[in-house]
Amino acid sequence: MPAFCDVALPVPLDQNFTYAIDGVVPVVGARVLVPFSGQRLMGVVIRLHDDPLPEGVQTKPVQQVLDSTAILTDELMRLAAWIAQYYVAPLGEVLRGMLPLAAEVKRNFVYRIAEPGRKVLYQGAEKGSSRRSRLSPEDQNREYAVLNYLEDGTTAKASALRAATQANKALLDGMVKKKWLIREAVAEERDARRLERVAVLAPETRLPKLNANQTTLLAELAAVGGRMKVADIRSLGIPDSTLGTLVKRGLVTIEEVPEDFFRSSTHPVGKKHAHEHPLNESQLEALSSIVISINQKGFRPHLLFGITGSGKTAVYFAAMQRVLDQGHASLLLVPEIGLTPAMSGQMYAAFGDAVALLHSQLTPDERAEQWHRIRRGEARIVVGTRSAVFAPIVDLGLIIVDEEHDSSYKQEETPRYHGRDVAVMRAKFLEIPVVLGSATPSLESWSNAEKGRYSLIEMRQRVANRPIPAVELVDMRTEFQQTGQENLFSRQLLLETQATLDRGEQAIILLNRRGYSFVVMCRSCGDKIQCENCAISMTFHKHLNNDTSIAEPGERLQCHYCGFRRNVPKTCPTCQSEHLYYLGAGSQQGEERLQELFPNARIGRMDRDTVRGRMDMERLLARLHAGEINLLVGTQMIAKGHDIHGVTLVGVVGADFALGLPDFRAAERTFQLLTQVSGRAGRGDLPGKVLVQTYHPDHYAIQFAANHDYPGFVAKELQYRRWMHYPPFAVLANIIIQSPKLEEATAWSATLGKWFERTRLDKIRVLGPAAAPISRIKRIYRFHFVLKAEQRNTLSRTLRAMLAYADTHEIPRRSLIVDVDAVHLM
Ligand SMILES: Nc1ncnc2c1ncn2[C@@H]1O[C@H](COP(=O)(O)OP(=O)(O)OP(=O)(O)O)[C@@H](O)[C@H]1O
Ligand SMILES: [Zn+2]
Repeated sequence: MPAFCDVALPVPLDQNFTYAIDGVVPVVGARVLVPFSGQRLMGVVIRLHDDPLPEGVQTKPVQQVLDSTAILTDELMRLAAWIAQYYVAPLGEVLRGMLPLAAEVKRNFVYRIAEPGRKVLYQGAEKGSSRRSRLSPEDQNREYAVLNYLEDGTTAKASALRAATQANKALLDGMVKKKWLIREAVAEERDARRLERVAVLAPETRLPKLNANQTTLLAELAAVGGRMKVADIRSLGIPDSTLGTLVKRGLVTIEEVPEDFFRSSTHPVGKKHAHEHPLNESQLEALSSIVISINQKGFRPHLLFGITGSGKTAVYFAAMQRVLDQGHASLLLVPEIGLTPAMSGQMYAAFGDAVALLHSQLTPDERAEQWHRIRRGEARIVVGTRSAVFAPIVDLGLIIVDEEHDSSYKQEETPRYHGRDVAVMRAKFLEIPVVLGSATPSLESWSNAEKGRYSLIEMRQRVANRPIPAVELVDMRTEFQQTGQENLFSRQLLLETQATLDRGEQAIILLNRRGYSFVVMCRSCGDKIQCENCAISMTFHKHLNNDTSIAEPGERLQCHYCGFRRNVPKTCPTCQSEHLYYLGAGSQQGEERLQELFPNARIGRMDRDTVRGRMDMERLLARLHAGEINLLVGTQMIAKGHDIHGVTLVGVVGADFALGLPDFRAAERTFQLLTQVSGRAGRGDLPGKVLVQTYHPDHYAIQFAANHDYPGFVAKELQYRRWMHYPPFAVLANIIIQSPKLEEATAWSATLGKWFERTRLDKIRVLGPAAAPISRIKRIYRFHFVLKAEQRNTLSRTLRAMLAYADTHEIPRRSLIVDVDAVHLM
């Protein structure tokens, strides 16, 4: 029997921890509960061994082994190790991200009586409840009941105490404060399935004296065969305390049993589904390239570059069907917003019960349930957002990443992996084909295709010979000269919108900022109202009375980074002047203006204020499909994948400002956004038109987007990236140094800056230290370095050396964020 095991724990430290094996020997890959600095943490066993411990080192024993077999397959363990290495992330944190099973080890609190509590109990028993207290006599009695209940030294959960004594959480917390009770954290393992509490009648010997409620409950239980759901007992109108007393007296026991598996079987049925059309020629061609790879087996990455509306979804479905026919499973990754009810509806329609959906709005229990279904091999078609790339799919035969350019594939917390890149790596380990699809591929993927690492599949036509929409630029500088006014909407956009509505068609208008005004500036002192916690202008959100949106917040200033809100001040917080000036129109203002301009239009808004959950999105899309909304205004959310056939006009208002952001991907993002939003026009029987209002009509990103010239854009952009040594011609990492104390953040930045200088790294460029573009978020000061290297291993080595140096100079690991292949440099 090995004496020790090394465990990867979800803590920001780049090492595993050794524990003594005490009793059950865990297998490698099993989850265990171990003590870690006063807490109980769940970790994964990485290695079993008998290595002698270093002098003076003591290990604590493993407290509980949670799995009898490895929870992750070798394949996923290997993937985890790769992620930890590639993204310079602690293995334990990687594993935590891969296992959505926190719900199974619920942290719970139990209460135990403490000495002072015992004293009170005994004294109280002598003197009656005459002691002075601010509590009501009822609450005092409840306190006594709690002390009484715990007198024998056992522990009890809050729920049990409440059932027995009616003491609520606040009362218990008060007792903890008075040191009458001790509160302890315990982790307990649960079944992944949702559990239901059932009251079970104990085999009876002798009935003690009972009150009316107690008699009723026992009679009810006996009448239904001795078992009843606790929830049903409540609905009989019998107080919880009655059950509690019976449990305490041993007449009834409580069991937790898995709830009946439930899944709603009604799925939204919309218009004709993609899989119902016979594939056209270019779809068939694309499919056949993928099918060849499927048949040949082996790792084969494809880049499916198909313009907007070329029918990529139908190709994915057909490929997955092929894999399913061969008895294998497929994984389809979609962007955060891509898992619309329409998409899942199509999935269920095509694949029925073989489908498992994994998205961010599942509860932990639901997520665990899906995870187990997938692991048991019941779900052969797995569709999900970013973290679904870790789904424990049995016999995976194909991975597809839809809208592979989408930035929601990048995780912006540790481990900072990119779902698309992990998908490619997983396919490589499994030796299976992977398809990355997009109308605007990332430059990384495109250059991989150019280098021949990915095979390129093109779909250059829209389905049913629909034309791609004509894009016209509206020069807002000329508009200003001619009208003498700074208008949000150009005359042409207004005319064309009116004409579109008059023809009974639909229009959508992009205003890529949410809220009413995104800057509030004082005309007297020039200050902008900033968030108290972040170096960010606050956004004004107006309260609209006539608003029919789904989730309308009240009037306020809001920080979009930390959520901080404040009332709208009457005067400037800096100089008290009354001349506050609201600049920059967001989607909310766009909606209000359009309502004034087109009083008869049926306007809808799509942004993060009106779309909080999947259901909001579903309702909005349903109203669009039904034509109930004929004018939609919104942020970039409106640009993503929607297939609304009545839309013939797309207006772009202010997509320019992104070009000015200090981020080397600004042009790429602008091009993608313009192309994607343009792609929403003309997807039905009528051709579409796009009007792009801009102050930079000559900028190449805008020019190429207007000409639907993706290859032209990438050629130019790649040239710039090559000159500037940016990805894909260099590998890049962003290092953020953060601290709530400015002095600390600057000192640490200087320390690391000197180290970078001294070590004179070969073939690696270091930019910084500099204040991060957003220099403070949530009261944390932020500085950064950008590292660019020619070789990936030079970069990794440097990052690790830097972390080691930081460690010896007492820069805490959690104050350093290492973001390999950073997507946002803000
Ligand atoms: N062979 C076909 N004939 C006619 N219509 C088709 C065909 N294949 C797909 N469609 C329809 O074409 C529309 C666009 O398809 P899809 O949404 O897959 O486009 P896409 O390539 O993903 O575009 P985007 O990149 O803009 O999301 C859908 O309404 C779909 O039902
Ligand atoms: Zn803030």
